[in-house]
Amino acid sequence: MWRNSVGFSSKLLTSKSSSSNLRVPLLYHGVVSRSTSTAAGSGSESTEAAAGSVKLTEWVRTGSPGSSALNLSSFTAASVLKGRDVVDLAKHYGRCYSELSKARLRLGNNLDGILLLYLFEKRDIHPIKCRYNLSVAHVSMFDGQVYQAPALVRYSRLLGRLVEVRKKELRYSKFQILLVFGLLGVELLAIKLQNMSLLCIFAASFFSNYTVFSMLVVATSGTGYILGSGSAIDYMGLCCTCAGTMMVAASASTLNQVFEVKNDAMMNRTKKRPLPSGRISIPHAVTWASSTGILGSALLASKANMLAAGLGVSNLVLYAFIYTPLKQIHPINTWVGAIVGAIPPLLGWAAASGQVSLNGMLLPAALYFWQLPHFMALAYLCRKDYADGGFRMFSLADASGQRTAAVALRNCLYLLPLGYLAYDWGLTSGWFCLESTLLALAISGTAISFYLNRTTKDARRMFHASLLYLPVFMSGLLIHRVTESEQQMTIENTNKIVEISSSLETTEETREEKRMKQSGGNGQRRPPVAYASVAPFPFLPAPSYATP
Ligand SMILES: CC(C)=CCC/C(C)=C/CC/C(C)=C/COP(=O)(O)OP(=O)(O)O
Repeated sequence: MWRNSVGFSSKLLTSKSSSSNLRVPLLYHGVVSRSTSTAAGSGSESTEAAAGSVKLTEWVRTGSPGSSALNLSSFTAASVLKGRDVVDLAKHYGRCYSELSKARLRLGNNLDGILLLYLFEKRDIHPIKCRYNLSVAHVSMFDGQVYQAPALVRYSRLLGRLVEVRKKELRYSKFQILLVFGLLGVELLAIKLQNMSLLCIFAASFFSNYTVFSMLVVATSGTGYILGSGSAIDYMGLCCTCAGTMMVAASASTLNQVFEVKNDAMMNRTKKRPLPSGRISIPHAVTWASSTGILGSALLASKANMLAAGLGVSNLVLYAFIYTPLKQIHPINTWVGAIVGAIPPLLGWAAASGQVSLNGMLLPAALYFWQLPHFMALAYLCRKDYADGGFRMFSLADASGQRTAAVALRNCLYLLPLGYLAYDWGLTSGWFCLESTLLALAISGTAISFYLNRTTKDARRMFHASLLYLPVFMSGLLIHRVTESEQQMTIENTNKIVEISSSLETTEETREEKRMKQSGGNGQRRPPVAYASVAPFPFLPAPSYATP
């Protein structure tokens, strides 16, 4: 039923014969052609209808009845057929409107024009299929060029988010007041508890042992945010996401140290930490963990989105309440810990793009694979320490170190295709493919050497290589990411669309004005569906009604 019911210039006209007081709805292209073909198969009445239809088309095209006089009987027959078509068209138009509304909600504001052009260009598309097709197909425009839908979708999403950000501005100020009062309250509580400033607690508990690590966590989240942003980065959003991630990570790390205070006290590596050394009390640490956890997730929820906040909170739970106890239960803890470390970049991506998508998984995958050689090297180097602390690390059940080294090597090799995937998924240029592969080969080299020798020296070399790998990998991702040209192209195309749409609208307005002049400016101008369509879609050519 929908096929061929909408032509590109599906302008609906209701022509009203002043002499017969007969309202004849007309369709500029699509319905006429369909009516003609329908009429061809239904006898003489239909032939008359078709003839009337052709004359009417001519009338609509030229704006006047033209040289051939109108035959009113064929006009009536045509009107019966076209009446149905117009009803079909109105329904179709209404449904398109509804589908476009949904699509607009999902994709952002400036896609209206693109969706419409696509819809009209295709002519025969069912409105529900339109959204699906847009996401999988190439969108071809008037100028004959073909654009990839994902680029358009990304651009529209960006615009949508900017609009959202503007809408949120009011709520931001309320949040800022809340944040200041919240921090003040926590500060006062901390001072009352042990006459100690919150900043001291923060510095002591978080920065003393986790400086490099926490900075890496924040860096991965920030990189995820930039990658998920396209070319126009919302720097305020970036700062808030990094701050939120840092707070939630601080909370998770503090809880981890609270739960492991006794174990940490037995390990050389950790016994000087603020909690086991007694510089900070457990109530202080819990106050700190609760306040940073709540504030960090509130910051993510209000300034980024609920998805990012949800990922942050879930990760906190995974780290503090699943991974931490698992360390004393089963060697699988290192793999669970690798998931914890992979979430922050995903959080950053989700904060920027509002979703979790396949190309958003690249950095989390790198983080996951990277952590295994990193923590395997650490667990190998600190075997005695971990055993003293009562932790069940993988390396403890592997006296020769061969399986530990094999796990590390395997995961280093998994890093090899990531550069190609980044390039293939359109995240970076080919240079990154080369750089990332060289980096992965370098870390794999240290892992091979550790696998072959299994000495402390080799384990330490692999550990240092892992420390170097991540910042270099992320810098490469940022330096070689490709979005600028795509965005530029899309902006230019959108401008073209705006121009085309406005010129179409102007032409339509001129026609409308002419018709209004002819009709003396009376009568109903638009059907209800047109009212519905015009308001939210600036590019939507509303069906115009002429009442001669
Ligand atoms: C947003 C959010 C919640 C982010 C969390 C990021 C985060 C803290 C990741 C930690 C990953 C990890 C397995 C660390 C090792 O902990 P460990 O307990 O083995 O270290 P330790 O032995 O030094 O205590």
